Amino acid sequence: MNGQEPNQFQTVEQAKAAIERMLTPVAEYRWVAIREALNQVLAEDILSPIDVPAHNNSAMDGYALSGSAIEPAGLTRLQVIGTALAGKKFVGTVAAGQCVRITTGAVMPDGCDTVVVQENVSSPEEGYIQFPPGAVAAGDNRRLAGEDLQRGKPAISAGKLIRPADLGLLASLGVPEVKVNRPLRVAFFSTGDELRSLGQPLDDGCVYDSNRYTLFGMLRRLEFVELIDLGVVQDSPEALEQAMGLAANQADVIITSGGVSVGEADFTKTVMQKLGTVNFWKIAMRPGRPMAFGRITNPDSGQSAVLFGLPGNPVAVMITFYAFVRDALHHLAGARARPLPTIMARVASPIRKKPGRTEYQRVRLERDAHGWVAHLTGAQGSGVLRSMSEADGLLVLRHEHGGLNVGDTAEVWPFEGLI
Ligand SMILES: Nc1nc2c(c(=O)[nH]1)N[C@H]1C(S)=C(S)[C@@H](COP(=O)(O)OP(=O)(O)OC[C@H]3O[C@@H](n4cnc5c(N)ncnc54)[C@H](O)[C@@H]3O)O[C@H]1N2
Ligand code: MOO
Repeated sequence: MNGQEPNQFQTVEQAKAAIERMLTPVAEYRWVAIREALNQVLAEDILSPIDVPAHNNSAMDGYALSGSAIEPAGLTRLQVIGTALAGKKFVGTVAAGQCVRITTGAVMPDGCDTVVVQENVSSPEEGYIQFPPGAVAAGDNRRLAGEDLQRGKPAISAGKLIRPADLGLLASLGVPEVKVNRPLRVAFFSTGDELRSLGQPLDDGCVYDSNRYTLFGMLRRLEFVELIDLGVVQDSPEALEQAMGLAANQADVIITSGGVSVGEADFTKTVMQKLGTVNFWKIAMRPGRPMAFGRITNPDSGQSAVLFGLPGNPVAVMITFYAFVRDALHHLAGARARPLPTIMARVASPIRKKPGRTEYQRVRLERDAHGWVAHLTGAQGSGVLRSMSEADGLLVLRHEHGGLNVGDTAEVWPFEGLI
């Protein structure tokens, strides 16, 4: 697919670019009530059906007046001729020397362009107010019709992942339903004869299947994804072909873990190769070196799905997910790119590394007076989940860089906010 020789390593960036070239976003939509659109991908631009605000209105509680009535050098004294409440307009016109009591959000009365806040006025006699120079300037405390959004102009553009502020904005426009891309269907399963499911006895030489649980957790945080959990698939050509075929029929994306390295005992690679166009990459990264990527087709139905064959080691699964799969799922779901949030942190201990591959270290984060400090969480082997569980994020040691000394800074992907 990318002209790579079997034993040649490619960089993380090259692998990302090769994946991106193979992805076509879903093009099916559904209408949903706006609350159901939360964390879904907006399918088309929302044009504002109204001006927001719809009217000139007051930003404060106080008195509406004409800016021309303000005395620059002495007291301004005005007669209060009525009240304007939010939702109840003042009917009439305000002449020179007059003002109207007004509350926040009320429509500005005709003839008024300024609101003096009530804290800045005094009332020398019933029915009158006065305020000194400097209490207000012409045009103060007034919100203009359409200053937020104008009718017919784009309010939210297609591809946006709908967040709480978007729900509020849609509601403020009076929009009850929106068109969103249909959820992206992701099937996932674990492969390996040594894997046991929860509830089964742990036979000699076996391990519990944990990858399906970390994958479930990471996928669930992407709420535009619909999950299809196909369980643990034993390492036989028949079982694997059946699982891959079923997954290709049901899903847009298949994520497997295990069996993508050079081990002799497993059939995963053979079956992947048989059912599709799949490349087996060696990526210049640690953890996460071997990875398969391509497209699998069910030979009977002709249905196909994008395949990520992640390495079996539990930490490698998580790292390859965040390095490659997360962005690809956004792209396939039709969402605009949402790069991982990153922070810069100083390392608390030296880290050895040679240039020529990207490395990811598990770190706990602390703050001091100068910013974030990253502490390694212990053994960094790619099977060690405890140090991943104890970590607050992943420190990224860039491909071209060497090691770090105490106090050197590097990028960290914090787990909070990895959505
Ligand atoms: N000669 C070589 N050996 C290995 C290489 C290599 O390049 N040459 N790469 C190493 C790296 S790096 C990794 S990562 C692993 C990945 O290999 P596989 O994808 O084939 O994974 P498996 O061999 O099936 O499993 C590796 C390891 O992870 C455990 N595992 C697998 N699935 C699960 C699961 N669902 N839950 C929990 N643990 C799981 C499995 O038991 C193994 O211990 O290959 C290296 N070897
Ligand atoms: O992909 Mo591996 O996790 O570097 O051992």
